[in-house]
Parts: sequence; structure tokens; C-alpha cells
Amino acid sequence: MAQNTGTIEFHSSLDRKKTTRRFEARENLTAGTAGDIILDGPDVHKTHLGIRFGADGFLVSPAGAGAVSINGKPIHEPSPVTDGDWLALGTTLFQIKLPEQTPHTRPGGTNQAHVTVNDSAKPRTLLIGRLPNCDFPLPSPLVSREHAHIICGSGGIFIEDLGSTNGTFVNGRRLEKRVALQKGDRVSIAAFSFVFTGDELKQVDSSGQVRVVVQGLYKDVVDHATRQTKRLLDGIDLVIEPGEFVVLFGTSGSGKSTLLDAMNGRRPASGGRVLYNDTDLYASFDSFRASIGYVPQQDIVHRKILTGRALAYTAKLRLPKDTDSNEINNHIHRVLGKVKLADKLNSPIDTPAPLSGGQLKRVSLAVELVANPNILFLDEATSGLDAGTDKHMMKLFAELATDAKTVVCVTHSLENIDVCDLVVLLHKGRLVFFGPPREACGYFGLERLSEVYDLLEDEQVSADEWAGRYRASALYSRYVLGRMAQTTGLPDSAALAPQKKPLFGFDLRQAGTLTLRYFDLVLSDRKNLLILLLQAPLIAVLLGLVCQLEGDAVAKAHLETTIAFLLIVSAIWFGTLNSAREVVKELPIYLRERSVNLGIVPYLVSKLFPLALLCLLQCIMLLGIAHTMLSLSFSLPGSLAALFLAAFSATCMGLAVSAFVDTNDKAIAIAPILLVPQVVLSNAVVPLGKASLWVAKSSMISFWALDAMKNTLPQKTLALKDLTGNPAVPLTENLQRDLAMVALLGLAFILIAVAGLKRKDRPA
Ligand SMILES: Nc1ncnc2c1ncn2[C@@H]1O[C@H](COP(=O)(O)OP(=O)(O)OP(=O)(O)O)[C@@H](O)[C@H]1O
Repeated sequence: MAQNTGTIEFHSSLDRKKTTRRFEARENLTAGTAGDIILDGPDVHKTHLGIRFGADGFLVSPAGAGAVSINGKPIHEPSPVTDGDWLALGTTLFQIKLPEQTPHTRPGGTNQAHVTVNDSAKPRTLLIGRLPNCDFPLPSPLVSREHAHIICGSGGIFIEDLGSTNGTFVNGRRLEKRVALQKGDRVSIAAFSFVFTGDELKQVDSSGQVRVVVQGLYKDVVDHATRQTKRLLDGIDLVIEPGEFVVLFGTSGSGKSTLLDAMNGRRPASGGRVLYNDTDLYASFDSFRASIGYVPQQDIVHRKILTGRALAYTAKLRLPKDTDSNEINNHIHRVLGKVKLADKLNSPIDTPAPLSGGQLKRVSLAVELVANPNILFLDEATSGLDAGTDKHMMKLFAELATDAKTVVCVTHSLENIDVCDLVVLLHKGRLVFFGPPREACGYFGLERLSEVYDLLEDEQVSADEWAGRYRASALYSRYVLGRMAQTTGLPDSAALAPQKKPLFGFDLRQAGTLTLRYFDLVLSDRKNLLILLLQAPLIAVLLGLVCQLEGDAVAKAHLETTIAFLLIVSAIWFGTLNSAREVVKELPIYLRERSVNLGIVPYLVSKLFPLALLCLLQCIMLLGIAHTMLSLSFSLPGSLAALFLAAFSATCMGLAVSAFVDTNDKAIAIAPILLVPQVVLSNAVVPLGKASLWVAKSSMISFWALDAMKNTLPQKTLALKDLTGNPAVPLTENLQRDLAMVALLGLAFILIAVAGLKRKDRPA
């Protein structure tokens, strides 16, 4: 029997906005940026689509010149749409939902929710990608244009990744080669999950939304002070439905950050489980990595560059390689609009007109939203903000949740907690309340929720008792047990060990983007750059004014050796101080990017290349001025090579320091500890004994660089003998070997820097 009314929903892939319209029978409407139904997108026309509801359901057709396709097939006439279809208006995809219609497979077609892959005896290859014209369009910025192939042949059904940036995963394992799909296999691409039923790849979640189940979670650590095992979380059970905004609060030290990090996989729990859409998070972490948004307490944005540029670099680092500049600009406009900073696109984050604390937090949030995550974790994202800004931020988080993102936020401020769907209250690592905020006061018998802290601190009732009371409550039955009952069994993938990140993987594009960003940062901080560039000429002029090359040939040779020593020490000083803070000063950003997809080697290369250029400029000025003022007799190319290599190896030493420490102060404090031995063991200040000579040869840049400098003196100077008959300029090795040793030490420091950064991968 024909229905009199029908509802159609358009879920935008751009911002996950849902647009719903109820139709009367035989009603005709248009959709577009100025149609009866407003649908937005970069190339959506004012009236782009005609829609008619009748006895055959919904029929859509192009209403003007704009291209329309359904599931990748262009249409020119009225064509039916069914639940789960992907409708493309230009390049903007909308998933159609027909709430009153049972989902079914389009006959002979490729309905997105249930893709029949072996309905043909003929071998065929289906393309999965983010564009509408794919056989299998997955509208997410994290999906590559040509992401994966499904190959249906007589030997079975295979899946193959096409070199995508964010990977194709089968049962939580990133695909490295073509594999045959087995019944029950879970395929994940970005936040989309499918189960292979034998003849269908069935989408198990809609539009990539995330449902979180936390079951029996506990976390043990060894307390460094007492050497005893300490339980930070105990028996945590929660279920968060897709699109819910959940606030985590509790007394100080109650385990909020620990729980947040256990739920997002940054610091996994010791036991229990965390499921995202019924898939074990820890076992399949790599498949979720790119689609989890995380805003830590510290800002994750470089302050020295323009807002739009900071976001563009993030987009280039996180989005697939084939994302073009138009798409990146669209994403930047989308996220700045979302965090209500559209007018700050070309504003500097820091000077001359710094963004406010709230605006800075919103930029950090925008950084995370660039990849359009489906689940967003915010750790005290409103701390330090005034009450008004806190309110705006909380409302913003609630709006993000209405865009079908699951949002979990730790906060201390309870003033604006009403805007969230559910609150989690922790006390001494135990769950003492999980339910709607408006029910919390009634549950605890309080007038204001802020009084709950005093109630919990009252030692008469222990944390275990509070947890027990909650487990016995109707709220626990409704919000934990009731929801938990809808969770399917633990998937097989839970048994898998997480894949290790390759240590020496090198992504040229990533290295290029990071290098450009680093150049941008160095050039934006003009005052600092000027100070760095002025150091060398100032020292060179000082040397030129103080030193006089006087006396006989031997005295002059000794003086030139002393000047060489001073130049080498200056170069080592420049190199170390140029780099000693370069990692640690951006540690929160490094850690966040590393947790997504940052490679250690591309990261270090991006630092080394600009810093090498800086060293070269400094050494040219240092040597050029000193050489001219003092008429030195060192060969210019040879001595420049020795100076530059010394400065560069010292840069590597500074990076190694920066990679191991966790604060700027520590980096600055350690630098002299490394620099003083370079002076003492250079073989220029004090004569070296057997042991000290061995230490100098095996670890001192200054020892080999000074020997290299001396080797560039003219032969007649090197042939001079002093009064005792010994060479006036004693040498240890020839120039090539000296330079090779300096380079080798630089390489060793780079390896130490790699080890320091690798160490930071360990969860706390
Ligand atoms: N690695 C660790 N070893 C020992 N104790 C730890 C470790 N990590 C956290 N803790 C302790 O566990 C407790 C919970 O820490 P967590 O940071 O999760 O609390 P929180 O509720 O977020 O605290 P706050 O509100 O003060 O930020 C704290 O008492 C903390 O000192």
C-alpha cells in the first residue's frame, strides 16, 4: 500500500550535518544551496536536485546544470533512491536515510550499506575511494581517492590496499599485500567498518559513527615512590552511544585523565576492554588511530604562524597524499566555521595581536577537526578559561556531538555541565555515577552538583561503597547494563597483538611538509632569527679586534691554532644552541602528531635540513670575517668544511639532548654539560693523557674538527718545528679522516636522538 507521507534525510559527508524533510504524497521539491531543502557544498548549485515522493518512494533528478550521481553512477532522469544510498551533488556526497524504510540492497547495484561483491561469475574489481564516482564511495577526508580494490574472482574475494595514506585494515591489521577475505573478517577504512559475510561486505556502523563500550576496565601502575602496584582505575563500565557528549569529572587525582587516555588508546588500561563499534580498540588501534581526535591540555598549535597556515600543514600531514589544495582549503574553511573562527584565517596566532585563550583552544580544536574525527577526546580543554568562555566552549562541544561525533571531555568546571548528554563521576578510580547531569543532583540528594565533591571527600563512605551504591541503582541498569546488552560478543581480533610502528620508515612528502613548516616557523620568528644570525659576525669581529698575528713563523702558527680552536668552539656552540630546544619546545605537538602518523626519521630530517642551512650561514660569516680581518692562512674551502661539519654535528648533539628531555629548562641546563668537555678535550687547552685522549677521539667533535682545521694550514706552516724539534702544529690524522670522524659523531648523535624520540612512544 502506498504511503501518504515519507521522510528523507541527507547526511552530508562534509560536516555530517543531517537535513531532514517530510514529504506529502506526490510532493515535488528542490534541494540546493537555495532550494526548498538547503544542502550545502562547495559546488552545490542553488537548485541542484529535484525530489519527488510518490507511490514508488523517493525519486531524484538533476534540477539544473549541476551533476548528480547515485552510488557513483551519473543520473539524468528521475531515479529512485533507497536507504543507505550515496547521492553526489557535484563532488559533495550525502548519504540518504529513509527512516521509515527497511534498508535493502539496490537490485544489481552497489548499495553502500550492503555491498554484494560476488554476485557475478565474471571476475571484477571494485574501487573503494572517497570520490563519488568510485564503486564504493567512502566520504571521509581520511580516505584516499583510490584507496583499495576488492577483487572478485573464481579463486575467492580479495582486498588490496592501493598505497593509501591511512591504510586498509583487515581484523585490525594494516594490509601490506593482497589478501583473501574470509567469512567474518572485519574490514576497516578510516572510521568505516564492514564485516565480510561470505558474499557481502556489510557496513556495521552508519556514517562512520563510533559507539564506545568500556567493560571491567582497570589500570595498575608501579608507584615510583613506594615501588608498590597502585590501582588508578577499578571496575569501570560505561557505554557511550554515537553522537553523545559525555563529560568526565571528579575529585582531583580521581583518574579522569587516566580513564580518558584508556578510552582513546593513548595509555591503554591494564585489563578489561574498550570496544569501538564492537571492535577491540587496543588490538585494532592502528585502524582507529587516524579517526580519533584528541585535544590535550596544552595547545597543539605552533603560535608563530598564521592560523590558516597552521591548519594547512596539519591537513597535509594527516590527510591522504592525494588531497589537493582546493580540498585542503575547503577543510580549513569548514573547521574554522565550525569553531567560529572563520574571520581568523589569516590572523597570526601569537604576535602582534595574539588570539585569546579561548580562541587558541578553538584553534587546537580546529587542528583536530581537520581530519573530521568521529570521536573526539578533550582533556581539560576549558581549564584556565573564564566562565563565559567555558560556556561557549561547552556549547561548541555539544554542537560537535550533534554532528554525529562522539565527544568525551574532562572538565573541572561544573557550571555548564547541563549541555552534555551524560556525566561520568569518578572518585579514587571508581565509577560512582554515570547518567544524565540533571539526574545527578537527585541521585546524590544535593541541591547543586558542585557540592558532590564535599560529599565524596567525607571519609565516612568509602569509594568502594559509592561505587557499590551506583551499581545497585536503576541508573546503572539503564545506562550501563541496558546499553551493554546491545553489544555483540568480543571479536576475534582482540587476541591480536598491536602492530609495531616501523622505526625507519621514511615518508618523503611528510618530511617535505614538516621541513616547509619548520622554515615557516624559523622565518616567522624574525627577532630570534636575527639574534642567531648576528652571533657569528659579532664573535668574528671580536676575534678580529683582539687577536694579532705577530711574531715569528712558529708563534704565528701557534696563534692560528688558537684562533682555529676558538672558531671551532664557537661553531659547536652555535650548532648546539640552535637545536637544543627545537624538539622539546614543541613536545605536545610532536607527541600528538606522532600518535597519529608522524615518522621519527622524517621529523628529524625536517629539523636537520633548515638547521644545516643556518649553520652554513653562521660558519660562512664567522670564517669569512675572521679570515679577512686576521689574514689567516687556512685554506678557505677546507676550513669551512671543518667548521660547518663541527656546527652540524653539534646540531645533531643538540637534537639528541632535545629528544631526551621533557622541558626547555632541562635542555638549556644540559647544553653546558656537553659544551665544556668540547673545550677541555679539544687537545688545544690542556695536553691529553692516554685515557682522556681515548675519550676525546671517541666522542669529541672539537678534537677532530680542530685537527681538520689545522690540516688546512699551508704545508710550510705544517713543516715548522718548535724549539724542542717537534712539529709546531702537531696533527693526529689527515683532513679526510678528520672530517669523516666529525661526520660519524654527528651520525651517532642522530641515532641517539632517534632513540630519545622512540622512548617518548612509551605510554606512561
Ligand atoms: N604512572 C603513575 N604512577 C603513579 N601514580 C600515577 C601515575 N599516573 C597517575 N598517577 C596517579 O593516579 C591518580 C590519577 O591520575 P589522573 O591524572 O588520571 O587524575 P585526574 O583525575 O585527571 O587528576 P587532576 O584532576 O588532578 O588532573 C593521581 O593520583 C596520580 O598522581
